[in-house]
Amino acid sequence: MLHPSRLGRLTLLPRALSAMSAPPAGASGQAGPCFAVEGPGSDLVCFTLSAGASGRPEPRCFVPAPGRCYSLCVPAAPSVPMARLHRRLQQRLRQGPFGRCRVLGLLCYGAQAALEKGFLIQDPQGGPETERALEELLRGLGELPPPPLLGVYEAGERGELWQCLWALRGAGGRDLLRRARVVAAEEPPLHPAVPGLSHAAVFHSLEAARSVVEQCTSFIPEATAVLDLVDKCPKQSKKGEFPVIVIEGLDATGKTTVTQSVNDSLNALLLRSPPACISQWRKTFDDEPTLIRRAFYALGNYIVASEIAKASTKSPVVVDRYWHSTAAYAIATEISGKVQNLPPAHHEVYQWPEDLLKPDLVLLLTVSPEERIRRLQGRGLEKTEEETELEANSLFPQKVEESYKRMENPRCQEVDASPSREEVLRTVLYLIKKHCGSL
Ligand SMILES: Nc1ncnc2c1ncn2[C@@H]1O[C@H](COP(=O)(O)OP(=O)(O)O)[C@@H](O)[C@H]1O
Ligand SMILES: Nc1ccn([C@H]2C[C@H](O)[C@@H](COP(=O)(O)OP(=O)(O)O)O2)c(=O)n1
Repeated sequence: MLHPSRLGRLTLLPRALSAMSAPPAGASGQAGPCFAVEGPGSDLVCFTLSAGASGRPEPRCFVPAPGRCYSLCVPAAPSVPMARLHRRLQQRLRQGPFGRCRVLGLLCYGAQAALEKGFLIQDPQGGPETERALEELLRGLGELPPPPLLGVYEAGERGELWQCLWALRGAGGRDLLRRARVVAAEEPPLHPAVPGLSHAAVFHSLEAARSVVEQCTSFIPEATAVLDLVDKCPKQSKKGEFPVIVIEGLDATGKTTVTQSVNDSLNALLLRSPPACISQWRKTFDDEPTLIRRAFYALGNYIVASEIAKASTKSPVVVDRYWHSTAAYAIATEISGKVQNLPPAHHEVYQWPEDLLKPDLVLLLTVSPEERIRRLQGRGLEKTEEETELEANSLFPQKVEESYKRMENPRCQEVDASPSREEVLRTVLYLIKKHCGSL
């Protein structure tokens, strides 16, 4: 049951909503598409469509009064053109006539339908400008298979809410594809983005990540260089006889400090992912959509694997971030809202890729959010105090850390990194000796 106070956080029109049950039946009686609005808060507001005029209340909360509301969705399939289209729409919706609108993430999901990702655009003033600008935006995208449709939400005579779905004609004009009543739906037991994670953000093989980066060579020149480096690496790198220890954790938990001192103590070789040979292209890929960005980091791990293989024949190896970072950040970015929305423990996204060299031990450094704020501020990078606090207290780091903790085979062994540098080092060395034997 959706609680009115939860809806209130998202809304520009707080409204007492009661008795919201889930009636997800479409015109044919089959489960129709469902939608989840990803507000800035931690809850999803879900709705579905009904052809009938049943008396169930609809989640009007997302339509600002006296304004209007629109939606756009594109397939979330692991396709580079679709990922770029989503990014392009996102950028355009921050500009010009959309400045006065509130743009929220929207997921369209359903038993039969493939996941779509898009936007709910709340225009607090209404008026024809926003709708015109959206039509212009869609027409300006050129030939696209399939062109995004425009959802327009409007109130009916009895105050009920309808969604009209329009297909725009290239030359002008538009065709109404569907007019359906908006009715409330329960939040699904599994966050709608979970089933697509393994295809869109968490890569479980070199080939899967490689094929994404390969599709980018025509518009990201650096992609070719990354692929060349990957292709030079031996396939299925094998670990040498020396131990391989990975240090993971959120930003400012002390990874650099620990890896350097462990390195000195063990006379080990220090590596990091992404490796130095591709880190100059990191910014380029960080500016790309998730699909491309995560594929870049995934390939970085395979390059590091070949470095680990070589180095571990000669000395112990310490690695600053590796696959667990790539997966945990990807999961936490893709799954909006609260920590409970993460894929459940033992889900396939938490499993190590079969073709990637496995470390002997993975240590996860954790500190309290307060201590992390102190360390972030002490380091004094470009963020303001307020930004730092916001970042450290948001749900995002909690989701990253929880994802790390759910990783399996190898799992992450947690280390409380709040004590002094010396004490943390002692604990880490103890765990390494315990796990990897005498070094
Ligand atoms: N155990 C510790 N106690 C206090 N400060 C620490 C400790 N470990 C690291 N720091 C400081 O916290 C900041 C972040 O550490 P760093 O090693 O750069 O983290 P990361 O590599 O995980 O981002 C640095 O200024 C570092 O000197
Ligand atoms: N092996 C890796 C390393 C980093 N990443 C991604 C995950 C996050 O989006 C960022 C974190 O990088 P950040 O700059 O905070 O890393 P450092 O703390 O500087 O090591 O990079 C990754 O996906 N895979």
